[in-house]
Amino acid sequence: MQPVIAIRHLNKHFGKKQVLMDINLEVRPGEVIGYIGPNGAGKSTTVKILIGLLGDYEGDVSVMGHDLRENTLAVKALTGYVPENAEIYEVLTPMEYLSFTGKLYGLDEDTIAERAQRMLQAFGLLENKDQRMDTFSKGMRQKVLIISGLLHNPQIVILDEPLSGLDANAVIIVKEIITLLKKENKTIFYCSHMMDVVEKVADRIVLIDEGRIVADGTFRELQQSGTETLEQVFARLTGKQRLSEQADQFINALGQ
Ligand SMILES: Nc1ncnc2c1ncn2[C@@H]1O[C@H](COP(=O)(O)OP(=O)(O)OP(=O)(O)O)[C@@H](O)[C@H]1O
Repeated sequence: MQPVIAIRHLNKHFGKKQVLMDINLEVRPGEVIGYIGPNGAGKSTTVKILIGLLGDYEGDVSVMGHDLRENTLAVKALTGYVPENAEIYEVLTPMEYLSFTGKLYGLDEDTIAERAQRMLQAFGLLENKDQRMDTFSKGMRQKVLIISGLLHNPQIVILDEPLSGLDANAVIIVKEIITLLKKENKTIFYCSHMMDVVEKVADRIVLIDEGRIVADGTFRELQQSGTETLEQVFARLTGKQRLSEQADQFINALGQ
């Protein structure tokens, strides 16, 4: 089966600093990949390359057979991206913003209006549809970003910490959305620090640390014992098992 995303020997430098080192990854249709790693590991950099935002990389990336460098626009059309924080146009209302982003993906006005209203309603935001987003809370904005990333019904969904600022109910809705998208054979690339959610939704977990993939397998395959949580797997594989000592060090600094 042809992979939906194929990353081969991907290297990325920022100036002299190498932040991705020989990343090799194939993602199959309908797979939910949990892409996890410590702060600064290289997750967002990988995502920015995948969505065509960072072109200056070494190696090859192809998405549904399209080489990313040669056919960035085709890849963008196939992909939906939900960032953690985005420069949302705050002076716009959700409907204006979604109309703008929907048109960028070639959707017509009627389709945008119909889908946007139904999706806003699902998130409990219908009554705010014509309210300027500079009056929105962080979670309300994040819901608009999620809708914006999915409005064109993309085949591949790339989520970079999409649950940021969402309340407990909205988190449940988004987890369920991910499950339903998977049932529709969409491919999902999911970056998050919320290990409990990754553990539940991901078919396969890829752990990146200091720019290198250090583990790639199902949660069961990564577990050392049946009782180990993904949080514990993460601490073990990133070599950070004495976290309480770091907390002590932090608090002790206040006593100096
Ligand atoms: N525009 C940039 N210029 C220089 N260095 C950068 C730039 N963007 C990212 N980096 C560096 O690349 C490395 C990887 O950053 P990246 O944002 O991909 O990490 P991450 O895994 O997404 O981290 P986090 O979990 O904190 O979001 C870090 O060392 C970061 O400082």
